Amino acid sequence: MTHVTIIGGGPGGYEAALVASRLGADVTLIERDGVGGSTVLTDCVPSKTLIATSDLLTDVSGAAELGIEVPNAVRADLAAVDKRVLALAQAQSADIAERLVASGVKIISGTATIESAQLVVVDGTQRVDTDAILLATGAHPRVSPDAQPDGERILTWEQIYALQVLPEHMIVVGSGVTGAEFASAYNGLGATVTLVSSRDRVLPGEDADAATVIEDVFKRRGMTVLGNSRMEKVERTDDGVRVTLTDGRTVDGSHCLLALGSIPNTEGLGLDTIGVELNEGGFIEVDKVSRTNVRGVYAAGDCTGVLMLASVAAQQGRIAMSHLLGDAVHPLDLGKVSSNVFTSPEIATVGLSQKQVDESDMQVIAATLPLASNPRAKMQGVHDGFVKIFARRGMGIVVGGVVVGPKASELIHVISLAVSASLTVDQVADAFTIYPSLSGSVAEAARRLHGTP
Ligand SMILES: Cc1cc2nc3c(=O)[nH]c(=O)nc-3n(C[C@H](O)[C@H](O)[C@H](O)COP(=O)(O)OP(=O)(O)OC[C@H]3O[C@@H](n4cnc5c(N)ncnc54)[C@H](O)[C@@H]3O)c2cc1C
Ligand SMILES: NC(=O)c1ccc[n+]([C@@H]2O[C@H](COP(=O)([O-])OP(=O)(O)OC[C@H]3O[C@@H](n4cnc5c(N)ncnc54)[C@H](O)[C@@H]3O)[C@@H](O)[C@H]2O)c1
Repeated sequence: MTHVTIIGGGPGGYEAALVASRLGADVTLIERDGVGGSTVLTDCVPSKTLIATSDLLTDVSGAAELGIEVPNAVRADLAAVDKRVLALAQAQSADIAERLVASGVKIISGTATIESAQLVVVDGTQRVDTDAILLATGAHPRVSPDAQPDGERILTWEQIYALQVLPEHMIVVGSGVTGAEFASAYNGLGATVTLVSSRDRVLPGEDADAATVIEDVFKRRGMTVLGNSRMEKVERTDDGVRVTLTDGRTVDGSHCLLALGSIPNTEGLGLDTIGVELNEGGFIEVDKVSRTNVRGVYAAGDCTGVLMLASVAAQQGRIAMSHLLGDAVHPLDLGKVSSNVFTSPEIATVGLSQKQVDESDMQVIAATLPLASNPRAKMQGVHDGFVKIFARRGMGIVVGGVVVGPKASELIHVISLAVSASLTVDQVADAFTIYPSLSGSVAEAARRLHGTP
């Protein structure tokens, strides 16, 4: 029986463990913080739980348009919100641990280091002999020497759930997905928010039209967005924080959240001992079946920096185990990944992006339809957002799409299915949609591409 040792219990690790044990391997999973990893304990699950409350409050703030009188006193009790967030994360971690144990996976609590491709040591003492290793160690928040988190006022996203009172003025530094999501969330919860964005627009990695909608909504809801502004340092003041920008301007607030990106957990693991190749960012180099350059050593998830999403981490982990254990393998295909930015409204994307379309010589046609013209959107008081579909010129095969709107994460699935199954715009347009529904706009966007030469 093949013995697989998995280091890291996030989705890259635990999904791999489930597949490996199903394929008959003897599986040991080593995790230092808690099963579920950062995904469940500090990143994805807690942030989306916080955002669920914020979204509800945002809906309430728009209720007057739908004829509802809302008292001014509707507000979030952050202590209760954060208590719920942390309890839900712990419960999710326990659920995953239970599934792993029921599948026969042996879980060891502790910090792993690698002695050789056949030997892993936990907390310097416990030896685990193995035939293969999967590295799924994730990443941690980047901080700066001039912006040291103190867990009280200057915070990373791992520390914010200890807050008992809604920050009066939250300064979010960094306008990538993490920064934009938290800025949106605290704005929805009722805090004054300033977003410090080093680029000329928020969400520089996302579809430019989508990012423009989000930035407009942020500003309309009272957020201050400081574009082309780089944080130099963050300091505590008597009653809060002061963020100094590189051009000398300062912003005073009650709290500062650092959302400066992530650093892979690859240091001190013993990777140099066995010669695992890292790139210049410290991420582990892998191929499309998650192999590192060292035989029998695989890697999955954020420690590879491939596409830092829970879904991609899980898929890399599953692929690694299928490859190792001789099952059918479908190499990782990033052209079909869907992802979502959980701002209000959300941005969901799948397949080819506008940037990739613009930079490639592929012949692509596109249709964009604002949601404001959709009857259901009008009924629900939805004013912002759109559906965009990309298809190959000629055959009309759908190769990508963007949805901006409430619950875009759900609406994108039909485009994702079309991309995944290489459906044509006519097939998407021909499928019945409910009248009235937001998904009607997806079909209508596809219909607009019918017969485009
Ligand atoms: C704020 C935030 C929100 C996010 N929201 C989403 C989202 O909504 N959807 C989405 O798809 N993605 C989201 N992401 C990205 C997602 O969280 C990551 O892509 C995902 O966590 C990667 O999973 P992983 O298995 O690689 O690592 P992790 O989940 O980070 O797990 C790695 C685990 O390995 C452990 N570990 C590390 N070194 C050792 C060692 N030596 N010994 C033992 N254990 C070790 C760590 O303690 C950790 O528990 C978000 C990220 C952030 C920062
Ligand atoms: N909903 C989701 O799926 C979700 C949510 C959060 C994160 N993630 C993933 O995690 C990964 C990392 O995203 P992220 O947003 O944490 O990191 P990021 O690296 O994408 O963004 C960090 C931003 O901070 C800026 N920055 C760095 N130093 C700065 C300074 N001194 N002053 C001002 N700005 C500064 C950078 O220019 C960058 O735009 C992404 O791949 C993302 O997809 C996914």
